[in-house]
Amino acid sequence: MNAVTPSGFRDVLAEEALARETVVRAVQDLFAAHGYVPIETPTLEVMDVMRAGGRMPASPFKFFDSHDDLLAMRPDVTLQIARMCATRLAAEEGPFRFRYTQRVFRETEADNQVQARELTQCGVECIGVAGADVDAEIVKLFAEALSLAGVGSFVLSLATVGVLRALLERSGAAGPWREAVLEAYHDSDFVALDRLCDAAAGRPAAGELPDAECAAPAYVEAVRNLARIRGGRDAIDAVRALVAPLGCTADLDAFQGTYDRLVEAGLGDRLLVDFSVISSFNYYTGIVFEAVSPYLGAPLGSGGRYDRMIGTYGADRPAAGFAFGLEQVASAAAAEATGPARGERPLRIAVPKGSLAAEAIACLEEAGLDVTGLSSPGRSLVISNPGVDYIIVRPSDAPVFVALGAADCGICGKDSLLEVGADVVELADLRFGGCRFVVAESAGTTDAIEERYRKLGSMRIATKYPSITRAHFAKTGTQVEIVYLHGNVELAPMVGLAERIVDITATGTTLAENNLDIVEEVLASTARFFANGCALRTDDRIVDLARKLADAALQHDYAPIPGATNPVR
Ligand SMILES: Nc1ncnc2c1ncn2[C@@H]1O[C@H](COP(=O)(O)OP(=O)(O)OP(=O)(O)O)[C@@H](O)[C@H]1O
Ligand SMILES: O=P(O)(O)OC[C@H]1O[C@H](OP(=O)(O)OP(=O)(O)O)[C@H](O)[C@@H]1O
Repeated sequence: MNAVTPSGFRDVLAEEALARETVVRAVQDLFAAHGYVPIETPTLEVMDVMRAGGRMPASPFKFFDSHDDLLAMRPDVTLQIARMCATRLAAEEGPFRFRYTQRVFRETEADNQVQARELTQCGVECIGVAGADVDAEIVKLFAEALSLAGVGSFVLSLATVGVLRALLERSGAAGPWREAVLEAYHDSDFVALDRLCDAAAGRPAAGELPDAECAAPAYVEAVRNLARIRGGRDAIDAVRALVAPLGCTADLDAFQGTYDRLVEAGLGDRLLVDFSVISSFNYYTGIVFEAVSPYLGAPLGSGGRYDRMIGTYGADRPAAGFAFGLEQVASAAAAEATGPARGERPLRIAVPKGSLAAEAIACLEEAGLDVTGLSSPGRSLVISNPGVDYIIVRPSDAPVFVALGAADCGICGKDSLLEVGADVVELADLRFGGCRFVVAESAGTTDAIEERYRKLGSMRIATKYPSITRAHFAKTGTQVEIVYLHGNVELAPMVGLAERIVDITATGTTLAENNLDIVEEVLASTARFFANGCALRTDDRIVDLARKLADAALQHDYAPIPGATNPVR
């Protein structure tokens, strides 16, 4: 027997456990001194009850018990506290101030299962009070707790969801367009956001996009620009200038009140107003914030106001809170002791080798970076030039390097981003590397394949891109079995390994030379510049580079993707 722990679960030995105990004690004492009382919630919840509270923060472990109830191991404590307040505490007036240190459990579907699946969260929830005073109390407590936990340098990115919500509500735009905008904000996908806004403004935009119908142009431009506003107090002024003429400042006034209180409390240097931090709309209703460290590629913790969540379980009560991960905080504290912070070391850029390399390097050079040695690196995998380290990767690995913080930002095709599904911020469409994904089959075999599908109810598809393929056929409602190959996918229908393939085509030569016909288009793709979210919020060079790369890309007249009719996603 191999006596291992499940992937993502581990023992904590005495030295580390003692350090964690010290942090937890100090932080819980701090919370207690501010009037927060301890609570505990069950490890398991009924799945439907968890779901009712809104978008869950991660996919939970779930199983059926002997009563045939579908249960979830808690992926988050806030939803449980909302449920508890609406039920057990329904008759009590409040307000309540709760604190906790609890384990949460998160299943991961990614291939790269390096993330812990059991995490320890320290947090507070303040229920029954609203307003700038209590929002400031919570953010201050978050900052004090992080300092007590040994994190010397952290940035609190903050925004409020009310401004975007008001813009969308007053814009007159159709529901599907508004939903798509919220999704783009949620995914931190600036490229998708630009496309949606271009389409709504009547400008040509690639892809099949939801119709914004009668959206007022000024609101559309405000929705586009809001995501890019960041800074200190000046950023709040910039948001005000953007949304005041549109009558959408109500929530901003409260946010500004909170911000000013935090500055008075001496936190000004820690704050970054950043409206791209907005996420989880059916969860948060006012201020949202995230703590990041310039030493770590994953957020330390986050929080916000969620005034409508308790109402999904019973009577509404205003509420706000935060939680941070003990493990992330320990990693950040340890990293601070050993290395330079992100802004003080060279910017790490993941650069794709292979067919995207030449144009990626040209773009970086046009953006003003020193690319000496990058075109002919020999067997070197890292090229270091003044202020920048280029990490040479396979294109499909670039999102992994960036998502896990091994690179700050990178370049690869949209196809690789979709296939890996990594949590990165998509900043610019670089417009080169145009190609499309198609379903193809050997010429003249359509009838036989369809007949076989009618008999068997499923079809074999060979591909290098199983996630994109699965998502496509789930959408079209075709049942498929996927044969995963590493290359020369076109061989599969020729030798009877699969009936059809999903593969990239650019010039169409490979399909033609192997007597394959296109059945349908899946999506079109171009190269993207993207970043690690924490890097983006702690290193101004990335925003600057994104802008320069986007400008450089617009100077080129890249040929349209041959034959593409469908979404560049
Ligand atoms: N005709 C094409 N064939 C393959 N990729 C193309 C083509 N045109 C553009 N691309 C883009 O280039 C990327 C792949 O580059 P390349 O062929 O160098 O790597 P690969 O060896 O297929 O990928 P990996 O090594 O990551 O598996 C694709 O992800 C896509 O975005
Ligand atoms: O339409 P075309 O211009 O002919 O390009 C399409 C070919 O390019 C890609 O292969 P790649 O060279 O990346 O090799 P692979 O088959 O090993 O993936 C793709 O998988 C096709 O085979």
